[in-house]
Amino acid sequence: MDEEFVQSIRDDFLNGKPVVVIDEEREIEADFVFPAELMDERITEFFVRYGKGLFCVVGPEENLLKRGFFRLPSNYGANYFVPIDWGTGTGISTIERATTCNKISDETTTLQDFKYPGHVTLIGAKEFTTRRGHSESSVELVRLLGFKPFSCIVEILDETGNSHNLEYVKDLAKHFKLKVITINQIWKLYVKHEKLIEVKAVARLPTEYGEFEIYAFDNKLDGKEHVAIVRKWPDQSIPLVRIHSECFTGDTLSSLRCDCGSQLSSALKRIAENGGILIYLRQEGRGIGLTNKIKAYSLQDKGIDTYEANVKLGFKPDERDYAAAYQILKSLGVQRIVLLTNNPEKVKQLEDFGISVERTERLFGRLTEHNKFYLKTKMVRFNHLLEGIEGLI
Ligand SMILES: Nc1nc2c(ncn2[C@@H]2O[C@H](COP(=O)(O)OP(=O)(O)OP(=O)(O)O)[C@@H](O)[C@H]2O)c(=O)[nH]1
Ligand SMILES: [Mg+2]
Ligand SMILES: [Mg+2]
Ligand SMILES: [Zn+2]
Repeated sequence: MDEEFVQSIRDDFLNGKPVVVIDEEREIEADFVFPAELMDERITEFFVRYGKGLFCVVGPEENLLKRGFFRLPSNYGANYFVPIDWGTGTGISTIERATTCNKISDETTTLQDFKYPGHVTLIGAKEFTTRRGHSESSVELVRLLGFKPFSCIVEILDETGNSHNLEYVKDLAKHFKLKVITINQIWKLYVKHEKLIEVKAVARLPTEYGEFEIYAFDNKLDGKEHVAIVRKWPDQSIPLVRIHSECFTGDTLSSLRCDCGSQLSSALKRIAENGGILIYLRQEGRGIGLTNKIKAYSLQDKGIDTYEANVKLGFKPDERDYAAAYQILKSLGVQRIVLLTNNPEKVKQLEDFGISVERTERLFGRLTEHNKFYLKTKMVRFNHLLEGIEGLI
């Protein structure tokens, strides 16, 4: 997403305008969001009048716990803390609620400086990598924009009180000229700007293809054991990069149902010759895992294609993302690459994170009687650039 748009949200905050944050995946709801440190009487009144949901202030849970704020008992995992008030009034007026939000973002305050239970709902945001709700995304958004990591949020309800009416939300945003951003977009910004993967161990790896180094990582992004296999490339040149998703059946068992195994070996060969990086991502079966891939194979044995098989099992045709690959490239200090792939989606996602893919080189796997229909499906339904494979069409 473009940085100019993101900065314009910062300007809006400074000019007293909230942003609308849409959750398209978990709750299908939208909230107004505003930095707690800038909250005032007027914006609080706007939140209550046009948002109409639950008015909350959110901060990182670790920070709140450290300052003495405590969680309410919960039987479903919600992270509500004791509601609070600042000052000596009743706490409910918009000026009082705004001040309570300002004071929460002042980290010198502790629970004892507030009255409780009060009129402002306090929520602890989890790590964004473990939960992607309005609480976490709003805290990260204001933090990424240079504000203290405390946000005010309220759900937006329509005229009938329905919280899931995103058409209404979009019209409302247009009416008040408010920017709209999705949690997914904030997540991508977060991945782009944070350092979530770091090199943890490096060792020599002689292989049949040649000498490499293998890198293991400390991974706060998704906790998976991705690896990179690196062959030093000439100074000043752009490294050849292969981003390969795990395929246990193809890579390890030499299955002929797909082209993965032969792609892996020709990628290693080309990288051994030219220098470059192979990133091995642990997202088996286009992100659905091995057992589900076998279920998908079973459906494909009955005649449906690999795209429909995923859908039939309740998944997207392709569940993968390349956030980890981006973070690994960043940890290796690589920003410009030549990518070995036939898959335009890989290029698009890496470019969105700011990697410049100078060019791609095709990487054709071996065509067999067993993978012909599979490869045709990839070409037709996933737009893979497989036109050059002899015998496929
Ligand atoms: N769900 C599902 N996954 C499959 C199937 N066949 C292969 N895969 C997975 O598809 C992925 C292929 O990964 P890659 O080779 O890196 O990516 P690609 O989309 O083929 O793109 P390029 O090879 O870069 O052109 C692996 O995770 C395989 O396990 C299948 O029939 N169903
Ligand atoms: Mg909500
Ligand atoms: Mg492939
Ligand atoms: Zn495969």
